[in-house]
Amino acid sequence: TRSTRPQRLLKAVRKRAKRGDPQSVISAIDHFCRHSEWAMNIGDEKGSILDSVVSELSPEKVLELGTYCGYSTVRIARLLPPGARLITLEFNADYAAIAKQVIAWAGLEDKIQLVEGASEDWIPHMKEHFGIETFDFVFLDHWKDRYLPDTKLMEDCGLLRKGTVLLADNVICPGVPDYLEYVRNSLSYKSCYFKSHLEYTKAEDGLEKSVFLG
Ligand SMILES: O=C(CSCCNC(=O)c1cc(-c2ccc(F)cc2)cc(O)c1O)c1ccc(O)c(O)c1
Ligand SMILES: [Mg+2]
Repeated sequence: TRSTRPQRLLKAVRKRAKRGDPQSVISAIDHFCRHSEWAMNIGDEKGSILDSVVSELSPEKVLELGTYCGYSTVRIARLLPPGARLITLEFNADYAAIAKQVIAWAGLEDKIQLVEGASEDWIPHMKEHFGIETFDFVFLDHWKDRYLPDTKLMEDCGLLRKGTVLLADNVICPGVPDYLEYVRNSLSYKSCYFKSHLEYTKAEDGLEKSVFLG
């Protein structure tokens, strides 16, 4: 049967990227998405904004909601200090299987814990399963109608602390209006918008960075 787009993306990584070289994995995926097939990775333009937020923060404990093929997982993990840990949740088993191999090709498996399942099922169990008290950085890139409920769930589970940074992808396209309204109007967040473009296109999109004030 015909291969899937994530499978063709992984093939491109194996063909063009050097094992153990995260930057070459990132470049291989961007090349594939620009010259072969569009895919919903954050991409190089928004990816550079993600890089600057992560580099400035140097977080120890990171949560990513929505792994897809592991592009942003690799982008974040390659910038983490030694001993830092990234937990990434992916609902779709096929995406998770590809992401696991992309992460391995980049040689970053020691920093990353890839968990398969629904975010709302795992968030309440972060403390007992992973020994996590609170997260320093959360990257939201999963189902757009889950950003707000999962943020409220993380608050209720005490997973956010004063200064935790949430960075949300796709706040314009596909858009997350309820989440934006919440973080921009809540007294518990200091929020700002980074205008950019939808990955590999000229359409507007952007990232919303929101600092939890406790
Ligand atoms: O994909 C999922 C849910 S997670 C992916 C969320 N991400 C997006 O949807 C997402 C979408 C776009 C985008 C797509 C089309 C456009 F025309 C414009 C923008 C861009 C992004 O950067 C994104 O992150 C899932 C589907 C089925 C399952 O059966 C399952 O199990 C899981
Ligand atoms: Mg996205």
